[in-house]
Amino acid sequence: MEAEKKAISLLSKLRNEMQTDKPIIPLVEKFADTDIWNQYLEYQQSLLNESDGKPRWFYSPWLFVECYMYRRIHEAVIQSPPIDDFDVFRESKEQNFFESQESIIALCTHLQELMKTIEDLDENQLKHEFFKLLQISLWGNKCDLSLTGGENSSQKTNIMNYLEDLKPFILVNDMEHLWSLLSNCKKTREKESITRVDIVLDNSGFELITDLILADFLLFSNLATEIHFYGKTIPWFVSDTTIHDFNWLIDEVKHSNHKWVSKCGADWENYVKTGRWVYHDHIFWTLPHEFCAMSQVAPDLYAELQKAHLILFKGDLNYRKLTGDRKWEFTVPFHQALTGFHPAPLCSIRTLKAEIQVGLQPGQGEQLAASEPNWLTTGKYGIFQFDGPL
Ligand SMILES: O=P(O)(O)OC[C@H]1O[C@](O)(CO)[C@@H](O)[C@@H]1O
Ligand SMILES: [Mn+2]
Repeated sequence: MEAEKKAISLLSKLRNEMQTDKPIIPLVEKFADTDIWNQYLEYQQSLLNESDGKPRWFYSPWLFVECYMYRRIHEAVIQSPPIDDFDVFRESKEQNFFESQESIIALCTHLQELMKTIEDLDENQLKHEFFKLLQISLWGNKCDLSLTGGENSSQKTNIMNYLEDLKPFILVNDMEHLWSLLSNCKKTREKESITRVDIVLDNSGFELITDLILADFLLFSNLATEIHFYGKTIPWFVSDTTIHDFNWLIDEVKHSNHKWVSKCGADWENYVKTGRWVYHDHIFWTLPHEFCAMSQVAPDLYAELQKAHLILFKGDLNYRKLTGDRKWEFTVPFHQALTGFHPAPLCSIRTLKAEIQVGLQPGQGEQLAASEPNWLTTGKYGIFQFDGPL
């Protein structure tokens, strides 16, 4: 109880600082990323003129302040042993998973049926199935909890029935590039060599299920031979996946009462055990830096990503970090907005929840804005945006 009281008092202090637009203060406890955070705060300070004073909640860049808020929430917890490994968002992540059961059953059943017939599919049918699972993973990104402030955003209906209806809402659709890349790898691959797809995960719960379904398909269709996942080391943006969520979800799926769901869980556990699925942790993903800084700030992570044949970046926050969360014109090419971040061919799979979008056709953004003022932030629209040699 003493620890809870301490955490709550630290959280109240944080809330007060936010509400009254206090200066952003350095982190105090010594943790693996503390120095990098405090250096970044100094860097933000250096961007201001003398007369501007200190970086503050209402005036500093949103990407920085939002990341900082989640890091401070975590600080309140780690300063309060013995509850210092408590995940304040755990309950809502688990609830999102349990409330999506019907959809999960439909997806796992679909996957298992597909697995049985995969040998009989021709190229075109295989491509069609790949596109379906990509779209499921895209719309799975609608289900994050930060957009709803932690309120229910589970997937209750069977998403597979809506893919055609949702197609007009895909504003940039580079799925064909993904297919060419992976089907080429498959065709030209030597016997013992590998095709590695890396997935930078976003939300746990239903979205993670859609990502694992896609990852499973990539393996049994031979479009890839190895999948590497990247999650967060601390609770982040409410619903983001940590190693605990990843293992918890696979275990839950494995222990489901439903035959095909539990089969998926058993397969997934096996992939992890045999190293065909690899999970990576890195503090970089919970720093405020944009990805073009990765090669400087986290060269080891950059080098790891360079080993991939394709990297899929899930979700809105990853898109903001890919593009530096800048006020780019809508028509600026994605390649340019990445400002030098090209570890390997990559694709953002994201529903739009923040006011940034690049790589649109001339007039496309303006047209959307005229008919729907909130088009950038509701999660209604989505993209598959690819960057890499064609
Ligand atoms: O889980 P996702 O897709 O990264 O979405 C998180 C997004 O939600 C917000 O926290 C609120 O809209 C954005 O700041 C952030 O980009
Ligand atoms: Mn998220």
